[in-house]
Amino acid sequence: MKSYVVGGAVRDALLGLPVQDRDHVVVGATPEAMLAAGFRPVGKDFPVFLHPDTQEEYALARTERKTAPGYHGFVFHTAPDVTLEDDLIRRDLTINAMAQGEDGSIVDPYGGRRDLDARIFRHVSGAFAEDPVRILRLARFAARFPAFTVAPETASLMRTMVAEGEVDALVPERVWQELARGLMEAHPSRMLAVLRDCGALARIMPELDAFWGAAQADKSVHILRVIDTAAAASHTLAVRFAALVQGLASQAIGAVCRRLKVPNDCRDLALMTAREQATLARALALGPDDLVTLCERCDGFRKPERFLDMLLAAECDARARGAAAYPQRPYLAGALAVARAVNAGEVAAACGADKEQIPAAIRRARVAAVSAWMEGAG
Ligand SMILES: Nc1ccn([C@@H]2O[C@H](COP(=O)(O)OP(=O)(O)OP(=O)(O)O)[C@@H](O)[C@H]2O)c(=O)n1
Repeated sequence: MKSYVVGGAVRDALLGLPVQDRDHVVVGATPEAMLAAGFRPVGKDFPVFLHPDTQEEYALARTERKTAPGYHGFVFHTAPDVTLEDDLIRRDLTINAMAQGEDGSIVDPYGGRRDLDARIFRHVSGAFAEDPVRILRLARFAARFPAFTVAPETASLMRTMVAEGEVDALVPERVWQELARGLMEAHPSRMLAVLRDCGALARIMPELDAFWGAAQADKSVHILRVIDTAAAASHTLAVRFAALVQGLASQAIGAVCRRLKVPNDCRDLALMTAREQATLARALALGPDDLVTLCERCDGFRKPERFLDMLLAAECDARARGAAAYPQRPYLAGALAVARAVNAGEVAAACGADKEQIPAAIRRARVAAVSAWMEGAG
C-alpha cells in the first residue's frame, strides 16, 4: 500500500500558501488492510479512514460514476487495482488533481502544475460535469485566487451544465455553503463574475443577476465593488451578505433567503439594512425623537451588535459609491450608546405604581439623553 497527499494541500504548498488540512489517498489497499494498520473508519459514503496518530483523512483510491441527478446520485468503486491516476482524473480542477508521494515527489498527470503557473482553472476531465457543486467551487476558488482565469473549455462546459439544469438540482444548503465560503474569501466579486458568466447566478439568485441588465449595468459594477469593500474590511458573513443584497427590495431579499435557506442572522440583517437604507442616508439630519425611533425599530436596545453590523453594511455601500467617509456610522453608534445608557430600571421605579407609564417614560428619557448628547456634540 502507498499513500499520497492530494488535492488542496498540494495546490497550496506549490502556491507557497500555508496548508490547512492534508487529505491522503491510499493506493493498493483494502478496508481490511487499513483497519489492520490501525486506521479508524469514518466514511459513511466512501471508504475514508483516520490516521491513528495524526487524525488526518486517508481515502482509498476510487473511481466514481454518476447514476442520477443531484448530489447523492453517485456510485463509487474502490479496489486495490484502482490507480492514483484513476483517482485523480475524477477530480474537479487540474490544480486540485496533483498528488505528493511520501518521498516528496509530485505526481501530476493532468497538467496541474502548468495551470497553477499560468493561473488557470481547468477541469480535469468530463467527470467535472458529474458534480454541479464544482461550478460553485470554481467560483469560490476565483474569489480566493483572483489572478486566475477560467479556461475557455471549462467556461463552455459550465455554461452547458447550467443550461442543462444541473445547478437547479443542487440542494439549497449546498449552494449556500459554497456561496458563504466564497463571500468570506478576499475577492468575492470574482465569484459573482464567474457565476454570472456561466449563467449560474441567474439560476441561484436571479434577483441579483438582474443587475446585469443593460439599463442597470452600473448596478452590477456597484455590487461587485460593495462586496469587495466588505471583504477588504474583513467583515463577518452576515455583514457581507447584507452588503451584497441591500440594493434589492425586501421581497426579493426574502425570496433569495427562502430559496437558499440563508441563516436567520444573515437574513434579518440584510432585511433590516435594506429597509433602513433611506433613513440611514439622512441620519445626520434626524432629530432625537427619530433617532430613538430608528434604534427601537431595529431592536437596537436588545441587539446593539446587529445595529452596528447594519451600519457596517451600509458603510460598504457608501464607500463603494466613492464616499471617503461614512459619518453616519459613528454618529448613529453614538446615539444608540447614549440611549442605551439610560437606566431603564430607575426610570421604571420612578413611575411608581403607574406601570402603564413606564414605556413612554423610558422613551422620553432616551430622547432627552440623545438630545443632550446632540447639543453637547454640536
Ligand atoms: N466537489 C468536489 C469536491 C472535492 N474534490 C476534490 O477533493 C479535494 C479536496 O476537497 P476539499 O477539501 O473540499 O477542497 P480543497 O481543494 O482542499 O479546498 P479548500 O482549500 O477549500 O479546502 C479537492 O482538492 C478536489 O481534488 C472534487 O474533485 N470535487
